[in-house]
Amino acid sequence: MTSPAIEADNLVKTYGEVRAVAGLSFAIARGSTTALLGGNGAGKSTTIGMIMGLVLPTSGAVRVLGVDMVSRRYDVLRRMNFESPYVDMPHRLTVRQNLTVFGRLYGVEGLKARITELAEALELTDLLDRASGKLSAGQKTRVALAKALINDPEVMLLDEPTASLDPDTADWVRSHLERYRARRGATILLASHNMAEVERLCDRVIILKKGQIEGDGAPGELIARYGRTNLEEVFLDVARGRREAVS
Ligand SMILES: Nc1ncnc2c1ncn2[C@@H]1O[C@H](COP(=O)(O)OP(=O)(O)OP(=O)(O)O)[C@@H](O)[C@H]1O
Repeated sequence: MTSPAIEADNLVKTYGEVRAVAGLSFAIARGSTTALLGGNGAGKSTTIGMIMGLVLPTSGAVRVLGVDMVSRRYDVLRRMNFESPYVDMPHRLTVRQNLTVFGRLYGVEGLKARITELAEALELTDLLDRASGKLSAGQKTRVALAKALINDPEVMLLDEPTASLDPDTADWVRSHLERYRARRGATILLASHNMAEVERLCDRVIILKKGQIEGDGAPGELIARYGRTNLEEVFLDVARGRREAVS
């Protein structure tokens, strides 16, 4: 039997007095797109950090493609990747140099051709020889996406994948992600504050509050459960402590 793409088993992370993640358990199916929602400080980034093996859990376990991220992460890191607008690339390096560095870190074969192909797909060709630090916020987001795709990952963790993008570019990036997921059979877990994006891209939504799961289901199921018409209203219900509608 194949293991889920991502499994969290009673995952806890405390920072001093703060329980950033307070006992999360979930399994994410391969080939699915799942959103991690929650207000500021709900524990989304900490959870993603633990799934990436960047943040050490206080207790509990997390596995990616069946591999334990605390003890064996180097066995699986090449099969996954991460994107966040909050992680900057070295400013003075050109886009091409940055993608080359990351491609080598991931041991990508045929790297030159891969960069050319990705630049074409993400309309970055004209930016390849520009300094990364001099790009606009939206251009940086597209470069970050190219970096996240450089190793053709089976599991992608995306923190606000369309932050700073204009509506047209954001829409185009979502289509790109959808096509990539379908073609590669990849699994995507994304943190987002954009509810329309989540409704469009995700087949499952996990809502976090104070480091715990407050809601879990398909967007349509959650909307029905809370007696609402869209996910934004569900989000507000959860944030403001209103309960599911009684059926
Ligand atoms: N390195 C750290 N040291 C101390 N506390 C931290 C650290 N990282 C996160 N926290 C705390 O853990 C809690 C969860 O933070 P986290 O960044 O995971 O939330 P988030 O859901 O990603 O929020 P946002 O939507 O604002 O990005 C917060 O109370 C935060 O202050």
